Amino acid sequence: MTTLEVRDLVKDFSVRSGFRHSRLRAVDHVSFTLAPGRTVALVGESGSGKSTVARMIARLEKPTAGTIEAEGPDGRRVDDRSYRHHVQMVFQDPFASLNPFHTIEHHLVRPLKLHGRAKGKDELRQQVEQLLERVNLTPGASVAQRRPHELSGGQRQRVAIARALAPGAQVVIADEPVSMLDVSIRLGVLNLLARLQREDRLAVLYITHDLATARHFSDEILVMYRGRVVERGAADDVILRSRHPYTRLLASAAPDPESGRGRAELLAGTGAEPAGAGSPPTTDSGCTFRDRCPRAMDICSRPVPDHTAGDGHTAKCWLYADEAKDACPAGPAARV
Ligand SMILES: Nc1ncnc2c1ncn2[C@@H]1O[C@H](COP(=O)(O)OP(=O)(O)OP(=O)(O)O)[C@@H](O)[C@H]1O
Repeated sequence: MTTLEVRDLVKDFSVRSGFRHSRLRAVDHVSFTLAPGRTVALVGESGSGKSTVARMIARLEKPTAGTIEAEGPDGRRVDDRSYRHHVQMVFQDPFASLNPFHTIEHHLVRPLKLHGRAKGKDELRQQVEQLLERVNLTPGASVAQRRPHELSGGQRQRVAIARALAPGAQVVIADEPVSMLDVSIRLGVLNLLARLQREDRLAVLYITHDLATARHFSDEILVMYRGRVVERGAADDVILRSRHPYTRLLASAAPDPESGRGRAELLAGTGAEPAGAGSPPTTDSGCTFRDRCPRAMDICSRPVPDHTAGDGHTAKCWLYADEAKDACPAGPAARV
């Protein structure tokens, strides 16, 4: 049943400041499985390492350590040659990912030809039209002749999705697929992705800042903070029964639909604000969130144990560990 397995993925970047080089661990031992017909969401703020994970899966970046293995519908390991059509990516910016000089047809014909999905002009044209109609761009024959600038942002993202499907992908990595689109059309594009996933039993990795859509469109959520997965589990468990203080802070920072204000604003100045891009990943073995955590204890500088909160629901946090009892006489969990 496994379609893609990511095991202990690590990515270090070498960064230069002045004459000095240092190592920045952008992704720190991340593991998960993508299965047909299921969506896993990677959530976290800017700089947490989500896109680096996506880029490694799409082979745009080489892992420092760890493995990524794909399995085809026949249960066999997908070889290097087939990997490129097995795994496809939908990028954040639909305009940057399409060439303004070429027609939509050109964008779709290329992957169809490259991966041997159709031969001859008529078959190619027919497949292009079918792909466009599947993503609700109708009439396909007319949309195929347009250029990217003649389409809206939402329509361009639908073309990008059609292009990802063209090679017959089983795995789709959607990296913030709607964050650059107008709020009013975001849901339509996400619903489209969900429908295609059901129809083709795609395995989807959905990368987002947005906890609400992560919960609605995903089966499982992994919360990343500074390169590490700090909490994971079934979508409802992670959002409604969050255990890690960072997940709770993220959830509370999500805008309140009524007031439009996030609780992050209310927390401002308490030292408990969610960390943004200003918090680079670290190789420290303690909890990476402890310098901002409102519930930090001395023990948090030690390697963090996994707390099991329920079936498949885990959080990397000292608050629930027996060893932390001394740090909090009322019992560590009482501090949550
Ligand atoms: N090519 C690179 N060279 C050096 N550092 C990099 C490189 N790419 C990413 N990083 C760093 O790795 C960390 C993780 O970045 P990444 O883009 O994966 O985060 P992200 O969670 O996807 O953020 P965003 O939501 O803003 O895209 C950041 O600190 C980033 O500055």
